[in-house]
Amino acid sequence: MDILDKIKAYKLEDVAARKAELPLSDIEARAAQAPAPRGFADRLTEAAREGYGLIAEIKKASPSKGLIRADFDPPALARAYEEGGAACLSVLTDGPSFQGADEYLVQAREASSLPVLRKDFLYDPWQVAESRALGADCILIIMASVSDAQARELEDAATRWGMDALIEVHDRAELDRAAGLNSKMIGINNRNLQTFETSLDVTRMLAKHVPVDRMIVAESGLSTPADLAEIARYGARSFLIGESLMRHEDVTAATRAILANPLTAPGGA
Ligand SMILES: O=P(O)(O)OC[C@@H](O)[C@@H](O)c1c[nH]c2ccccc12
Repeated sequence: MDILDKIKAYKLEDVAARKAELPLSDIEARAAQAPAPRGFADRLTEAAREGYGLIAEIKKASPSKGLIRADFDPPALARAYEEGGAACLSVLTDGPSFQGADEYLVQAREASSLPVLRKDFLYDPWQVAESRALGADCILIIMASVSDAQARELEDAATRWGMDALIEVHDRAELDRAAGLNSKMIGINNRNLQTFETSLDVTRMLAKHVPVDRMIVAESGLSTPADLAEIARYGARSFLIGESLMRHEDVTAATRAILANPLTAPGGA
């Protein structure tokens, strides 16, 4: 049993417990009262046209790295990322593996004007309604952990709630499955969630197979402006970055630094 299987097992139990407490109709009523969605894909696309589109991640810890940031203040981090030029935020809400919390998403979103991705492991449309109830503007669909039918169901629910979905893939088979969905954003995860092995070669190899009408978001293991410039040559102009920014004391400065001097978009922009 690898880490992704373990996460899935406890997540399904957790969802069952949450559902027992708050049936679908109740969570849907909460979602209906949440602040209106901020257009996540639109904001990212716009930023990527002018430079790079950065999804900056609020991440306290991870199963592969342990504690990443001791001084962890989600609202302050959200403001720092916004000031540094991030287009969107990503907030880990999974507790057991990432020391995240639903509250962190609520706090980060309230502290900034940026659209927010709920970074968690989703299997059930109930969780999509829950994400919206928390204020999320976008959900993550991890192809390595769901069936095609589940992915479709999650995507449909996101669309119904006015949210976007980031479809995460790690190999060619997952990418081909993702191409059968409607979402525009394809996240290429450089980290294998089964082994934690991280290599930018994943983006280098998969980028050319992404359908031209989709936007590539290169995810994980990115830490320098040179990484971004190099990966941009493969057609990715949007990036999801957590750890390397979280490890800097001055998050605003680190965000500005990694976004400086973007490689000019093909065709100019
Ligand atoms: O911290 P990094 O290496 O910059 O990676 C960020 C993000 O890509 C990573 O947190 C991530 C990508 N896909 C995920 C799925 C679940 C949990 C976490 C992730």
